[in-house]
Amino acid sequence: MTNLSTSASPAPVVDVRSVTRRFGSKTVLDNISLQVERGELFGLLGPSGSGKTTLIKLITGIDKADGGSVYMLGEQMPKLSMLQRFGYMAQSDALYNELTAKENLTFFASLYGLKGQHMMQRIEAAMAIVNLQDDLNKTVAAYSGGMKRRLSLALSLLHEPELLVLDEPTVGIDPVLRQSIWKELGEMRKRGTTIVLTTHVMDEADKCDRLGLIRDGKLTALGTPEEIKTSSGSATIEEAFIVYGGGVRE
Ligand SMILES: Nc1ncnc2c1ncn2[C@@H]1O[C@H](COP(=O)(O)OP(=O)(O)OP(=O)(O)O)[C@@H](O)[C@H]1O
Repeated sequence: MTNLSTSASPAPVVDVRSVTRRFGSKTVLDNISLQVERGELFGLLGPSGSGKTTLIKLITGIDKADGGSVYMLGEQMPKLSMLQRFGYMAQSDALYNELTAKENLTFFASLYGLKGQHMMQRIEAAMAIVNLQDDLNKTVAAYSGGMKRRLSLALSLLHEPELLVLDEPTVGIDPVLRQSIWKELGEMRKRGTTIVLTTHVMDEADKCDRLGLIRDGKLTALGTPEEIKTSSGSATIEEAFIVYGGGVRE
């Protein structure tokens, strides 16, 4: 099966087609379809337990759907060779605590095929974005929770991927740094990077080009923040979130 709906248009960066995921008798994702186009900043919004992380895991190929299919950059997922083409920041940090930040970065850089001078430049650039350039030689065990989040973000940016997939990237990050990270995400988007992220922060949702609202594994709304506010008759994304079946986070 090819991934092109029309022969002239390039494949979407992310193409989720009628995806269903079950755990035991529970349907966690129910027939979800959405596309993310090149250069878009796409936000997934939904109450705790609604299925956002599960969808992210299917997009990145960490998990496999029970029904439907997922394509990334025209390739059907999961596919190991796609690892070099996207950056992923998980909700829980996957870091080697006993190693220094630099050792962690070097390890991941080598997995991405970065070498020598270019590798060092990328490590320095990624650490500057998250303002950790002075903490390169500290062991990760000596990092605070927020510093670990920032290091995880730096790891996902190392190889300048075409697609960045970020699961709650700014949790535990202070407002000043949060703002500078969002500025950098904006710059990356201008350079053509596609970004898919999950968030519980409504002003972050407002900064996305488009949003997908998930409730109990179903996609309840899809559109720009303005479209979603208009269609729900809401003045803010927070109100729209509640109209579309959101709720307070447990
Ligand atoms: N491996 C698994 N086995 C069984 N159930 C799972 C598994 N992974 C997720 N679930 C269940 O799937 C549902 C959706 O979880 P998911 O982590 O995708 O939600 P979420 O929207 O990302 O939540 P949060 O905002 O709290 O991160 C939850 O009910 C969760 O308990």
